[in-house]
Amino acid sequence: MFKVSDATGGYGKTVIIHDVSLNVWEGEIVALLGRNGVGKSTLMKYMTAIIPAKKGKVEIAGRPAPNTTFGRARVGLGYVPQGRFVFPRMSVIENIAVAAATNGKNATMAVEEALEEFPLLRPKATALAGGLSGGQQQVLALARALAADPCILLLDEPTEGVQPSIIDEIAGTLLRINKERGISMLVAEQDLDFCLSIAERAYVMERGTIRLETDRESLRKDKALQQELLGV
Ligand SMILES: Nc1ncnc2c1ncn2[C@@H]1O[C@H](COP(=O)(O)OP(=O)(O)OP(=O)(O)O)[C@@H](O)[C@H]1O
Repeated sequence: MFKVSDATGGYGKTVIIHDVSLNVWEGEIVALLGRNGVGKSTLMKYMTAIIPAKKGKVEIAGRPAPNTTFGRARVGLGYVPQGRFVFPRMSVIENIAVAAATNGKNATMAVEEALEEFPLLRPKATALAGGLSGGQQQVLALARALAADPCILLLDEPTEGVQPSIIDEIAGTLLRINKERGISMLVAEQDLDFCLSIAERAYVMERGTIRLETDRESLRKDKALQQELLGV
């Protein structure tokens, strides 16, 4: 299980997230919902140790998480950041190879597995990542995270800047990876339909805290909640 307890942190002296606790069971896909600016990305940066913790703790696969971002990646925490952050001047292959090598995996094998798993990357294998479309970059960012063989994957707004036809493809891909590889996922999103199509459970954030935990069916039915907390 992936577990966060009393997460409190932010930027410099400004505290953005307060006492956030949540968990993702093995093999589960969980959504992290909330309007713009409620702190979803900040919480993910806390989980990955990109920002320091003022309070709270993170457990990965039932053990206390290492203190550094690199250490957490090494014990199976994968992260696809908002905006994707692929290396734009490197080719698709190089992006995947670097991620694999950094995590002590065989780069050649990781590249071949990724091209097998994501056929849309194959014709672009030697193209510079910066020249790919938003959707292609999102798939590359996902392939790169998977090259490190994570047990839990944090995805920050995977639908942002991606055209609708590719959004469905990304949803299908995440479900397939979850099923075939058993990788748990926490997906921060504003796109409710996307989340309802992949996640069975959701946490909804408001002003830096978890306002409620709910399941897919309750969320789908509760139009008042959708309007109040998500503005949809
Ligand atoms: N690097 C930063 N330095 C200072 N404040 C920041 C920084 N990044 C974000 N914030 C602030 O933290 C708050 C939460 O932002 P965050 O990006 O975590 O929200 P979010 O829910 O992920 O929203 P979005 O959907 O827009 O990404 C906002 O008020 C934002 O202005």
